[in-house]
Amino acid sequence: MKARVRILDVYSGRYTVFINENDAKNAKLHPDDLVRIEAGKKTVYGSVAISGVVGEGEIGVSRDVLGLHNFSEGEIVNVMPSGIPESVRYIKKKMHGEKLRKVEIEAIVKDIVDRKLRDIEISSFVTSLEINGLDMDEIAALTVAMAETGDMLDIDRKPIMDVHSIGGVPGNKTNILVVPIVAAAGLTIPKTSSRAITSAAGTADVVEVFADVSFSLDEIKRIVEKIGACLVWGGALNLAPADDITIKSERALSIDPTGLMLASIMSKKYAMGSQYVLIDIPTGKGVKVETVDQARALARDFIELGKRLGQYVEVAVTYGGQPIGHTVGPALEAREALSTLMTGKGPGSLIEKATGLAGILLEMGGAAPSGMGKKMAREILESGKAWEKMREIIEEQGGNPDIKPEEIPIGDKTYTFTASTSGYVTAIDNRAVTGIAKAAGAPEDKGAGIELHVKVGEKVKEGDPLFTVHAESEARLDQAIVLARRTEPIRIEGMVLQRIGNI
Ligand SMILES: O=P(O)(O)OC[C@H]1O[C@H](OP(=O)(O)O)[C@H](O)[C@@H]1O
Ligand SMILES: O=c1cc[nH]c(=O)[nH]1
Repeated sequence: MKARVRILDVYSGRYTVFINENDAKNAKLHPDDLVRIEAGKKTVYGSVAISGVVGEGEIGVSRDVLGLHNFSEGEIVNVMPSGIPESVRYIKKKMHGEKLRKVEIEAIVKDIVDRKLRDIEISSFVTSLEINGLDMDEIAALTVAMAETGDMLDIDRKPIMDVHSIGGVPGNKTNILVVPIVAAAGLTIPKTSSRAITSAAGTADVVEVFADVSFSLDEIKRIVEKIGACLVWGGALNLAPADDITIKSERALSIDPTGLMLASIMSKKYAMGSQYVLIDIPTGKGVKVETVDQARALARDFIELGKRLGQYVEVAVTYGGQPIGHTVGPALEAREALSTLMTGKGPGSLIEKATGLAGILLEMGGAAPSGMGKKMAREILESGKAWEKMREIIEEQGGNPDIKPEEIPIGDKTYTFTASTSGYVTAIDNRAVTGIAKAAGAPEDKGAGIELHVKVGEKVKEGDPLFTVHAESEARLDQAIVLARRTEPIRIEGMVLQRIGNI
């Protein structure tokens, strides 16, 4: 049917178009039907909502759909029901545990990017991957399809280094230090990050506290060719566009299927044109990879996938048994990362991990002799060169390079938990810490999160502060307190573990 476009001020995170009830009856359109909208040469897909908000002969276009194509008010378009995409059949093949052919994977990725597949089908696909997985052939096909359905970047500043964590460990602000250290040594590192997937703050969520993270590829090319680095959000770019869409489903289910994680990460590194890639696999209790053996197997997959993409990949298996540093949550982590860069001093775990990863990258990129990378990274951090580079990054990304970390606003609704007995901290439960930070409002509420006053191995006396929850609203704080009481994220044990009575 022909319809006149009306732009509606609706933003729903879904690609909704509004059709008048009578038109819908005549065109046999029903709620949530997929429709093709043809505007000249451009075809866009949307889901139907039936509403009297538009008159007959009109189609209401939401802001989301406007993001796909710049319709103009009053434009005449052709609207027709779109059949069930062929790729749904391939999703069901994966649901039944069958191997997908390259062309089938390409069809799924293309339909995700063209928004022909809706949340329900995408979540089914992600769930099928969680249950049935992908082999290396499928992962390679998925990676290339994800990269090639988006733009690719060609940066004239070689060699191009990159670093990416599979995530999972709370407080993992590490790469916010790694990037300026590596760039301060003269190497190029165009870092893109996703927003939180399973954690309370993805690196993009943290950086957004003190700089813009949404840029076009041309802007990134300009920034990186000028200062050798960036710290941006991959989702804002048309880089592997299927990635941010599938990440939304992963986040809703708080899962990160291995095959999709491999493709998600390597498609972005491939699209950035990164030649030397370091992958961080936090390993331990309560993170995505629990044992070193599993980490080594995953590492081999990353290295193999890199080979198929022409990228040199190394992997660092890192300690993930407890949160990194003392803070979890966007603003709290931003404070800790920036003050560590500014002073060269900070939590041992954060400095150890950041200089360790940066050291490997310096050796991979030929800026440090073999075995000397970590020492060089530490010198770059302690000399203030890393902070100088970070100030350049902040300036180029529209932030205030004279920022004072302690001035970054954090949630002022707080509650501090104290030790109920004396003894030693024997464990900090990663999942509980993430759950409490998210209950407090992170990552959407930038100031929400957790400040840890102790780490594993430290001695505490009864009444000592263990951790403080920060929230931006009393309601959220209460939710977080209830959850903290129930999950007791910090385990204190005296030397007397249990008394078995004479019963
Ligand atoms: O921890 P969760 O949320 O599961 O994983 C997502 C996080 O891991 C990666 O970190 P980095 O950008 O390499 O620092 C992603 O970019 C994202 O920030
Ligand atoms: O960027 C990332 C990080 C972890 N897992 C993913 O799927 N993508």
